[in-house]
Amino acid sequence: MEKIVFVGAGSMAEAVIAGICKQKSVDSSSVYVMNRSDDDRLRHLQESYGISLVSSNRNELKSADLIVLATKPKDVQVAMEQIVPLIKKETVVLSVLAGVPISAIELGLGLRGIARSMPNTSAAIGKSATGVAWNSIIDKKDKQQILTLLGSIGIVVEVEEDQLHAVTALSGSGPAYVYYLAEALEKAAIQAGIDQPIARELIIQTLDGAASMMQKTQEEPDILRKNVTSPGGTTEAGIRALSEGGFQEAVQSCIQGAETRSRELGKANGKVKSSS
Ligand SMILES: NC(=O)C1=CN([C@@H]2O[C@H](COP(=O)(O)OP(=O)(O)OC[C@H]3O[C@@H](n4cnc5c(N)ncnc54)[C@H](O)[C@@H]3O)[C@@H](O)[C@H]2O)C=CC1
Ligand SMILES: O=C(O)[C@@H]1CCC=N1
Repeated sequence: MEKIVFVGAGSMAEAVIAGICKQKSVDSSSVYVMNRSDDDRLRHLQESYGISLVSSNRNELKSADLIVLATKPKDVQVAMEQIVPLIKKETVVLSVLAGVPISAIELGLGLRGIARSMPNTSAAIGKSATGVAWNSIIDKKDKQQILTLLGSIGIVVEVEEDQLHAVTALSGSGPAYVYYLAEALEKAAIQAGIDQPIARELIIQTLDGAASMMQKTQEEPDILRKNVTSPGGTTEAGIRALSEGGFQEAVQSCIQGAETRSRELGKANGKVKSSS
């Protein structure tokens, strides 16, 4: 895919742009970006990643091979109305929007190859966990190119479209849960008397080490947990406190709440307004 145009220049667009440019999976000179407003933001992306800006006549859209939809779900209808008159029928669309169904993009941009994905912000360092689903007419070659593109920003798994709500709840939002845990650990560590910079260093290494242990040993997490938990020891006391505080239930509600919200976003932003 020669020319890629990002519609929306927010956090997620930047994470994907940073990832694909740093991994050199595309030539940054063939990446273009447009936004609703905020020229400073566009200039920041241009200067940081060597990409180009869509010009005011939006001519770049006419020759785009791939359009990445990266607005908020609530803004996508307007964005699609603005770009649809300009794009050619061969242009493939990659959405990163939470909730918004492929059918809404087909209605908004016409029947064409469409991939609906859910990356996360770790794309910026090539560590996204991305889920992707396809519409029925997407070409094998386009699918492969999108898999390669998404693969360059982390791991990518193909799922049924309906499962993307759960993927969004788990790995799309997931980095935020980990940061929330890190915030809580840091506060508690400071309260326990550890200096903040030291607490930060220990937390980062602990999270990284635990994730790497899961990846490298392929051991079940409950076994790894039990390996840490000496009978009558400190971990047992800590886990008991988490359990009594409703940890499992809170995590379950977290995923359920996020998944429900993804479905709501789909319903709220899944229809194209009639032009009459
Ligand atoms: N932030 C995250 O961690 C993730 C976000 N997503 C999805 O990515 C999408 C973007 O999220 P963020 O980057 O966080 O939001 P954001 O608010 O940072 O960025 C959205 C951008 O779209 C632009 N925009 C709005 N209307 C437009 C239009 N008509 N034409 C061109 N640009 C327009 C806005 O100016 C804004 O810069 C959302 O749909 C979200 O569900 C997906 C995975 C993770
Ligand atoms: O919070 C959100 O709606 C977006 C989708 C996944 C992560 N951020």
